[in-house]
Amino acid sequence: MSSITQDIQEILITEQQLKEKVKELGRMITKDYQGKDLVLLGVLKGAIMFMADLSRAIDLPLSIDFMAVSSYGSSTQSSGIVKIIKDHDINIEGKDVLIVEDIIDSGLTLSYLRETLLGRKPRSLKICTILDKPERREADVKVDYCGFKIPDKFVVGYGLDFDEKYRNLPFIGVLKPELYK
Ligand SMILES: O=P(O)(O)OC[C@H]1O[C@H](OP(=O)(O)OP(=O)(O)O)[C@H](O)[C@@H]1O
Ligand code: HPA
Ligand SMILES: [Mg+2]
Repeated sequence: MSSITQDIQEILITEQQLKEKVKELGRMITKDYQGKDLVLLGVLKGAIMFMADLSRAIDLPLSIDFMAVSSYGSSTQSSGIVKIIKDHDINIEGKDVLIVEDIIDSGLTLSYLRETLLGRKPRSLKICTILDKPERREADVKVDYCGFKIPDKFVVGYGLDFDEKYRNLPFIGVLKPELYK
């Protein structure tokens, strides 16, 4: 029998660590957004797992929406060109928008998104990511809520893919290099 776990060289963050961190972030957001009009805006597709867990860890009335952008395609390097594939449906003017991301790597995706969304006049705009790879930053982005800072390794799992695969791993792992080199 084959298993996708066989393709993983190293587990960086376990399922249990993810669960605990998401609870902690949920508690912080619940406290910070009392009385606000919160819209969680997930960035497809990577943020799906985090969005599903984080939204349930927030004890507030909130709305959920998604955008789809792409800058990586089937590569492990960002192309630097961010394309909106699907826009959000909810009118965010006057709303307290929290962008939900799986990872900030070069920062190019988020700096582009931030500028675009600010033009739509939300009351506030903040960023929540489960992973941050600060060593690789090319564009400056202020991260308001961060789960884990990770080293400069290409990671998969918990929504993150390599060539559209491995999103369904319940942990964050590093692929065996022979699979993408
Ligand atoms: O900080 P950056 O270097 O811009 O990288 C981060 C972005 O890249 C990935 O998305 P991708 O384009 O692979 O789409 P996906 O979420 O559908 O996998 C990831 O989900 C982030 O959105
Ligand atoms: O390390 C990563 N893994 C998967 N997708 C990504 N997009 C940016 N960085 C990464
Ligand atoms: Mg991707």
